[in-house]
This record gives sequence, C-alpha cells and structure tokens, in this order.
Amino acid sequence: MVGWGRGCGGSAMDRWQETVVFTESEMEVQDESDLETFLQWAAALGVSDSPVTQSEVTTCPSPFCLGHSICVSHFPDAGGRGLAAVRDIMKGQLILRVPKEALMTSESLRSKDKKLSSVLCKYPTLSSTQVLAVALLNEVNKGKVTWWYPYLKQLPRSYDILESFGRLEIEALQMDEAMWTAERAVEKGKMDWGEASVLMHELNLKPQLSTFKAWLWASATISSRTMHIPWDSAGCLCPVGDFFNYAAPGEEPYHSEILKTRRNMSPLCDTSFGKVQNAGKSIEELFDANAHRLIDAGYEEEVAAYCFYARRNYRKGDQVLLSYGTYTNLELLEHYGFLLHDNPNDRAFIPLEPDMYSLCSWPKESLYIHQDGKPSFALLATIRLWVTPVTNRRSVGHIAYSGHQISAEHEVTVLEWIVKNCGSFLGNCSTSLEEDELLLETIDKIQDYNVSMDFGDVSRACNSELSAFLEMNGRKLCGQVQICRNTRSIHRWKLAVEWRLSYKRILRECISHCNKRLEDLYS
Ligand SMILES: C[S@@+](CC[C@H](N)C(=O)[O-])C[C@H]1O[C@@H](n2cnc3c(N)ncnc32)[C@H](O)[C@@H]1O
Repeated sequence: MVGWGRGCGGSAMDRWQETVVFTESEMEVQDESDLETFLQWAAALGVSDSPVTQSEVTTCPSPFCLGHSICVSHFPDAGGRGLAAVRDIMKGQLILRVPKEALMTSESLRSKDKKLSSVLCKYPTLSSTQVLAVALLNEVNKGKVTWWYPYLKQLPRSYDILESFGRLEIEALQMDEAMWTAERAVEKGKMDWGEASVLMHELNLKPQLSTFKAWLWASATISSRTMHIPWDSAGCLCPVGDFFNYAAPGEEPYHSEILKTRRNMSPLCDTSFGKVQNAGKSIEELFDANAHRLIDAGYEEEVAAYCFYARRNYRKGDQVLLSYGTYTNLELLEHYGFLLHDNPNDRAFIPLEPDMYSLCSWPKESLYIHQDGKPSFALLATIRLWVTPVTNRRSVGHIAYSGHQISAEHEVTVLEWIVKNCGSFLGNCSTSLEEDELLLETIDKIQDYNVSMDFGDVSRACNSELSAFLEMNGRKLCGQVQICRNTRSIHRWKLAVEWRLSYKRILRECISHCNKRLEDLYS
C-alpha cells in the first residue's frame, strides 16, 4: 500500500512526490478522504452537471457525487476507478461540466508561475507535450502548496503504456510490428526527456522529479488522460472528466471514420467530435440543443467549459463510459496502457509478399484482418488479384476492385491462400495460442502472491519466458518458486501476453471464417 505521509525518513511531502510518480512495486490504493477532498475542491470550482455559475453550486447528495448524474465508483473489470450513473440517464443528456478554470493546461500552469513561464520562453523548440510534461512535474515539485494538490493526488502513481515497457515485456509482445511500436515509444520517450532535461535542471526540480522514470509518469499522464482543446495540441487535464473509463465507439461506419481522422489530434480527442453550432445561444439552450448530439464531450467556448454528454441510455448504477476514439488493442496499449478482450476495432496483419503491397493502390494499413476474422475489403481484393495469373490480372482487375469474387474456383484458391498463410504465421510464433492461454493462467497465479506454486503445467516455450521474467525480478524458477512481487512488471507482462493472444485469436478466427466459406464453395 502506498503510505501517504507515513513511514520513516524524509518529509511526508518528499514521499508524496516520490510515490505519486514512482511506486512500481506496490499496489495502488486511493485514499477515500483524499477523494472526498478532491471532489469538494472540484465542486467549489463549479465541476457539476448543472448549468449554473460557481456561486450557485449546490451541495452533492453523496461525498462521491458530482451534480445529479454521476458519482465516483470502482469497476474492477472495466477500468478500475470510474464514474457511475446515480440516476437513470438518457442519451444526449449533460452529465458533467468542467469549467475552464478547472482545466490544467500548459497555459494555465504558466500563467501562475513566472519562473516556469520565463524559463519556457528560452526553449521554443520543445513540443507542446514536452512543455506540458515539464509544467506538470514542476507543479508536483511544489508539493502541498500547489493549488492543484487535491487533483495531483488523484493521478495514478504509475502507468502501463508501451513507453514504460521493459525489454522482456516488449519481447513478450512477440509480433514484430508491436515490438517495433513499443521500441519506438521507449526511444521517443528517452529523446523527449533528454531534450527537456536542461530545462528541468534550470527549474531546480528535485532530483527524483528529473529522472526518466518521472518523465515517463508525466508523459503517460498526458497520453492517457488529456482531452482535446482547440488551443493546445497537448490537450488539457480535466479533473473528474478524466475519471471516465473507455468504451469502444459503436460500429456505425460514419461515426468510426470521423473519429479515426480526428484521432491523431490528441489522446481522448474524439471528445470534441461533432461540435454543434452554438453561437448566440444561452447556456440552457445549448444544453438542450445537445440532447441529440452524437458526441461524448468537447470544450465549448460559449460556456467556457468541457461538457460531457451521455452517448447512450444508462440505468442507475451503470458505469458511464466515454469513447476516447477508435483504437486497435495495440493502439490502446500504446496510448492508454490497457486493452479490450472484445475490441470491435481490433485488427491483425499477416506478412504479405513485398510485391503484393504495390499490386493495388491501397495503403499497407488497409490490408488487415478484422477482429471477427474477416479479411478487410482491401486485403481480400489484393489477394484475389495476387492469386490471378499475371497475364489475366488486367482483365479481371475491375472485379477484384469492386469487391467481388472472380469465380468460385478462383475464390477457393484465395481462401486456401489465406488459410495457409494465417496458419504458417501462427506456426512461426514462438508460442502457440494454447500455450499463451496456459501462460496467462500461470501469470494469474503469480499475481495471487500469497501462494507458492508449481509451474509444472507451463509448456517448454513459455517456461523459458517465465524463467527469464522471474530472474529479471530476482527470482529463480525451480519447480516451486517464491512469487515475484513486482506487480507492475507482472501486469505489463500479462498485458503483452494478452495482446499477442488476442492477435492470434483473430488469425484463428480468420482461418475458421475462410474454412466455412470453403465448405460452402465445395458443397
Ligand atoms: C482517462 S483514465 C480513466 C480513469 C481511470 N480509471 C482512473 O482511475 O483515473 C484512462 C485510464 O483508465 C483505464 N481504463 C479506461 N478504460 C478502461 C477499460 N475499458 N478497461 C481497462 N482499463 C481502462 C486505463 O488505465 C486508462 O489509461
């Protein structure tokens, strides 16, 4: 348990600054009284679902409620701390409003800190995300005296985004594409930190707040919690608004496409999707006008607040969820440090012959397999052309491009090609799908760290992975082992194994999808 202000050595403040950022080996436990203090702080700033001014803020019915719609609650299987409906909520209703004064942005932090502002002016080449990371660490450096203290104490102590993955966790991803994404994220983190180090030194940050670990914390806070604002590409930290856990957006194609194009703007950027024309309307009119909007949330200039709306109906007690955007599981891991076991937007790629990529004009990223195992339109069309003799491709190209099979006989070749390639891809992985399932069970047992256990069931391939992992954490694998207690590291390893397993399951689905189609064609 993280001990706020307890234990010996150093001041309580030093320990807070250390634990808020660095605790890797211990369970995260949020203190209820801190949460209550934070919610009172937020309510005093006008964080509520009521379209009222700060002076009119009403008292909350429960210490963990904000306004009349939501309260902070815990959802162990769906994101941990989150927000629950305290009444039945209708799609489109306003559920939370966070005034601009309560948003933490680079601008708001700079404007109240002359030193930060003057030092930042000397480093105009830093990216807006680097600036926000430095400003955040600078705020943590102030300890209890910062105005943001109640909010900062609510931030997670550590994160599981790819940038924070170690060597073995990266290797556990197994697929080149994912390992490369993780390596790139780590390198980028190191580079960003290196570039900002001089500035942090100039700000006289405490040594523990200038380390790469501290940087990772700030960077992950920004990656997983900021919301889109129009005036700063780093986004803003939105107290209470950042307690909403994620639900994948619905499968409506129009919706998904738009979200996709907006995704690169900022994490949680989906939240400004579909802004309505608000000019000249009163606050009440604006809230009514939003009843039929599609979006979850966005910053609304006219009311100077971040406003959140229910994207569907909720029953009292349900978790109210937010769509941060359309993400594959790898993207969720990269930006948010979690994945969904049933993610409708997940996808898998199989290696194709180099010439196949140039065969059609579709981008490489469009040649994938959907989560339900169906090949994407572009992948299927590409394979249909590929298995066609070169001399015939010109004459049948238009059929392939239109998404139709060229002939039943030809389609058999296409489907057999897919089955064979998915199969050989799975066969080339260092562990099988079944071995990964078994390994996950073992990791679950390790996480139950009160027991000493037998690893007899783990396959040879997974056994070496398990040994390497335990050795890295100072334990030896010899039948019965004492359980390693680096819970964070185990959790990341588990995420990596879950990720590769979900990837392999897509390929297995693809094989059975193609086999079913083949049966139909043979019959
Ligand atoms: C914006 S915060 C949401 C609130 C967060 N649970 C908290 O306690 O502060 C985003 C983080 O919540 C977690 N999260 C959100 N949705 C999740 C989900 N559906 N499943 C698992 N974790 C989720 C992830 O750790 C993610 O990085």
